[in-house]
Amino acid sequence: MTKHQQRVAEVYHFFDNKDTVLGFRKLLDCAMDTQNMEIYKEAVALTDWKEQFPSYTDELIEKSKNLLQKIEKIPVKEQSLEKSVLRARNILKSYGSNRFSLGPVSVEINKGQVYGLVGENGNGKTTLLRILAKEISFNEGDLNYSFNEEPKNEYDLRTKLVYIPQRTAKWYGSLKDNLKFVLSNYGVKPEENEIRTLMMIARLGLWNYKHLKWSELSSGYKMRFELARTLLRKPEILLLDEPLANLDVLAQQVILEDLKSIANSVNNPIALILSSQQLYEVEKISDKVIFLKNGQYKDNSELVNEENDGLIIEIDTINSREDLLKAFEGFPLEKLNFNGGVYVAHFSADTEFHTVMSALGNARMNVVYIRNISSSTRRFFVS
Ligand SMILES: Nc1ncnc2c1ncn2[C@@H]1O[C@H](COP(=O)(O)OP(=O)(O)OP(=O)(O)O)[C@@H](O)[C@H]1O
Repeated sequence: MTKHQQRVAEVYHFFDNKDTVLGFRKLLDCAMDTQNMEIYKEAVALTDWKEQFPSYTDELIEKSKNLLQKIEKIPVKEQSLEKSVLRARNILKSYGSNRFSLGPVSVEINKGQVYGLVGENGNGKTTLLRILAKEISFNEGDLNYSFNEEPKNEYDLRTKLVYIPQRTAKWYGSLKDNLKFVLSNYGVKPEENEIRTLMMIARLGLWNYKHLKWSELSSGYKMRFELARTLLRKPEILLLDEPLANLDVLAQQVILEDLKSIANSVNNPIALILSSQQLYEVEKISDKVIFLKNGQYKDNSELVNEENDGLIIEIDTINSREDLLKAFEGFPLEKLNFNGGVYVAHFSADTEFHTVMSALGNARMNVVYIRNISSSTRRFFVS
């Protein structure tokens, strides 16, 4: 099975389970991979129909499966994901003596991969992203890119290597016109421009917002617009600074799923690095999580390998520390910290998570949530 066929099979699966929300977005991903304008037209028409009749689930599933049958017949050229597209080695950056310094940082990423960049405020996330985006200089180290083709000039480089800052500039006119403008700059003919733009609008969930102006969009939709504008240019490396800022939890999860799926495109995969304060959300979709503290680099691959490093559990409970200590009597509890409104309990390596949960249950503890963070970057924040 090719990757395209696998992605199509996954979409059938979503529709078979009546999961039309995610299914439809993934259907559009598969449609985009075809780069076939007839398919684009059908996908755009189906999006329009879906928005007009949002409650017609069975019809939507049927129509979507019909379109999928056409999509799966179209061969999609698969791009190799073997080679890294960005390699940074031992990067050091200092903003002047006695001021903040970053590094040494080494990062290597392939297309199709998603890296999360986490850390508290002021620890160097933006600095690192801007270095990787060639927006600011660095003092020591090497930074190399392997694009499909060597960029011909600065404009070409900025097409392949895109950095989206946290605050983006205001634009004028309608959302759709702004997107069409991007493609006209690349010489795309009017009819194709219209259909490619509408397809991107559909994919990024902007269908009902396409005629709105900048001032009429919420910050979440402004971010979606920025993504649409960038993706139309088919970047190879995408660096996003806090794309989840100002989004509610549900919107965060949706955009992360979308980003993961878009980065995984068959014929236009993207290497994606995004910074965020939303550790758990980012961790779920990231191939690697990079943690910066005072400019120093750590990543979660170190944690996965540290098997005998003990069990670390985060517990949110309205019970007291004494209640917890009582529940864990007889357990090899090494320390119990209260950190950021939750308890963090460290047990010796041979402790199993389920026994800790049983102990809390047996003691009738009022647990709001419990999480095993032994191999989460969260550990770096609490230690
Ligand atoms: N142009 C600059 N000149 C001097 N110092 C700077 C400059 N830009 C950033 N810094 C300093 O570098 C440090 C790291 O900043 P950076 O913006 O990279 O952190 P961050 O992790 O992205 O923070 P946040 O989460 O708050 O956006 C801070 O101490 C900041 O004051």
